[in-house]
Amino acid sequence: MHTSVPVPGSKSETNRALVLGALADGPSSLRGGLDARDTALMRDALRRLGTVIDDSDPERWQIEPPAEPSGDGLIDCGLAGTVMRFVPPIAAFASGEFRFDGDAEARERPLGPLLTALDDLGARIAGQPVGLPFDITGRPDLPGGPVALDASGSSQYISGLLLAGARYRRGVDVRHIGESPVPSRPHVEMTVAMLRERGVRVDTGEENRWVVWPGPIAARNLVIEPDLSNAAVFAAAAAVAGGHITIPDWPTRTRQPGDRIRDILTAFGAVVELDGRGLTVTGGHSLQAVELDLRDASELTPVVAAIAALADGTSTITGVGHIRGHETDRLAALENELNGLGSHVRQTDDGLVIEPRLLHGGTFASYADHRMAHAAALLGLVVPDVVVDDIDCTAKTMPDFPRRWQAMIDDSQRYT
Ligand SMILES: O=C(O)C1=C[C@@H](OP(=O)(O)O)[C@@H](O)[C@H](O)C1
Ligand SMILES: C=C(OP(=O)(O)O)C(=O)O
Repeated sequence: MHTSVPVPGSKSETNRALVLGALADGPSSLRGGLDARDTALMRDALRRLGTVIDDSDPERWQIEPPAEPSGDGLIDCGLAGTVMRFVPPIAAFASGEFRFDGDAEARERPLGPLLTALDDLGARIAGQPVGLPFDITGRPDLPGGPVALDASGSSQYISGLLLAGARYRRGVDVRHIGESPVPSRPHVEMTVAMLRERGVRVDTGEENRWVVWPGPIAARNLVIEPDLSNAAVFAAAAAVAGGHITIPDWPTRTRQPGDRIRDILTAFGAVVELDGRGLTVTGGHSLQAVELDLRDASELTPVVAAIAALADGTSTITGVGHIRGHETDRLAALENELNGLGSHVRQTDDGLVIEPRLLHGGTFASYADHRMAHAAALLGLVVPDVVVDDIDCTAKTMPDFPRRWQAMIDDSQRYT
């Protein structure tokens, strides 16, 4: 590998910026917003709630919020956790009747604690649904106030409540009461920081409690960072296949948990440098086994598990039991698919144990999960005849992943 691979904008930042733009007190703009399925679904969902979003210029999207969210009809969540967890808290105080649904796989994703919390805050949700599909009749006078929920299944329950909370009559005072910790904490911190940057008061002095004060959300123009979780698979390519890869525009300070890939690749034995050119990863030596708690950066698990399957000792990944509720049950999927290529992987309660084996080719199922497809692509660099059944599922967060991946390989071959 000898090339530079730019990656598009962060899904997490883009969808937060869209939501906050739709709830703001004036027009906002977004530069470098990610144009992918998850963010197209978010734009459509917010349009259904009365927001005008002009994305005709790919460089700069304009967001014109409604005075009060209103609309009706179907909100398609696809397989996007951010849409199914960030938009219902908005529909809850909009005027209109909304049905939320999504892909077959999305109906399996957990949502119960968020819907119960919204119900406790005064929302009108038909029946007692624990997942998609469900119906909400909005209530512009939604009281809000204190609410307790178990957010050990997803940090997105907390983020969703906080993002809309400033627009509830009494704001929102959220407590996590689960026995296990909230996963993906940096994503909650990203939510809090983006609210504060828009003038919203958020108190976080107490462990597992977030208080959002009622008030306006200031409009803001924002430049979105590259998506570091999507960048991880390209950075890992150099660690796995040797040579070096640079990801330009890697931020020197960021709230994205994908930034952890720098330490992770270093632990595997790659050389990782962050400087004016961006992030450069140099590989070529054998990969060392790792012991990693990925609770804070759980979306990296499929790529990290694929690297670990190529390491020279037994690796363990812990802290990620909740990823059974991601796009697919990622622990089961990784166990099945890595073992299908000859690996020796075992699920534990909250992670994976991956023993070294010589891998062989075979079909690697993606289960509609973009990051499973990333894992397969990575293994295919060094294991002959790995076939991923559905590379197109990468469109969830990067529509041109196949082209970028091929370009990375072609560029490297030209160089050698
Ligand atoms: O808020 C966000 O943008 C995200 C939060 C995390 O969700 P979980 O807390 O469900 O892991 C992460 O895995 C997901 O990819 C994006
Ligand atoms: C868990 C993920 O996505 P979502 O936002 O759909 O939860 C992910 O992108 O790895």
